[in-house]
Parts: sequence; structure tokens; C-alpha cells
Amino acid sequence: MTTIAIASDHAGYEMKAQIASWLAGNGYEVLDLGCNGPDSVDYPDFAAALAAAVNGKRAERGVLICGSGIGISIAANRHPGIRAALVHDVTTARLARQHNDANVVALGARIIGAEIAKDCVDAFLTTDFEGGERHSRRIAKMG
Ligand SMILES: O=C(CO)[C@H](O)[C@H](O)[C@H](O)COP(=O)(O)O
Repeated sequence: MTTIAIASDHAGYEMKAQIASWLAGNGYEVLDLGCNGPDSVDYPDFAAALAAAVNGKRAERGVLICGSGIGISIAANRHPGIRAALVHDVTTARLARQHNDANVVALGARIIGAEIAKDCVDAFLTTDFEGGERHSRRIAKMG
């Protein structure tokens, strides 16, 4: 079974529960790294926990959620080996995989609704990296 790590700050806490439930209902093993309630927390802490899980191969891919998706994606991308893509729709989720081989998707719970978020996660998890010399070369330049 494919394991997906998921983490959020307080702003993404409710959406995290919805996405985790959707993942479990669609055949994924879910590794929930918090936060564990609506009290205010700091998104870099949860981005770091998820980055460690993905880099440590405890999960194949990761889903991060904060209010806008911006802070938590910036924080995740500070960790070598993580390519976190902030997406708002199925097209950006698909391109994050096809062109960027993203291993983490970031969502903004104050920006998009739960149904669009689920569609984004579905596209992110079911789309393959396109491969090819130009995409691979660009990804290699990022380390
Ligand atoms: O990093 C963010 C903004 O780019 C996230 O949306 C955070 O969730 C947000 O900053 C949290 O805001 P709050 O006022 O502390 O709830």
C-alpha cells in the first residue's frame, strides 16, 4: 500500500482531516504528522516533520496544508530532496508531477474548497513524471 504523509498548521487542520479521510478511503496508507487540533502552531515545524518522513522514505509522497499554502510550501522547499508545489487546481497539480516531479503538494485551506483540494491530491498522486531530458536537466539543477 502506498503511504502518503500529511501535515498542516492550524489553518489547514480541518482540511487535513478531510483529505486524510479521502486518502484512506481511496486505498492509501496515511501518515498523519499533525497538527492535532485548531490551536495556533507554526507551519515550518510541520513542513520539517513531513520533509523528514518523505526523505526518510517513511512515505512515498506528502501533502501539506496551511491557510494559503504559501508558508508551508516555502518551508518544505528549504529541505534538500523536497520539491513542494503549491497548487490551486487540477492543472497545476498535474503539471507539478509531469514537469517538476514534485514529491510534495501544498494546498491553501483558506483559498480552495475541500472538493477541489481532493481533486488536486488525486491528480498529484495519479500523474507520472513525464521524464525527458529537458525536465530531468532542470530538476537536476535544483539539487
Ligand atoms: O503561511 C501562511 C500565509 O502565507 C499560512 O496561510 C498560515 O496558515 C497563516 O499565516 C496563519 O495565519 P494565522 O493568522 O496565524 O492564523
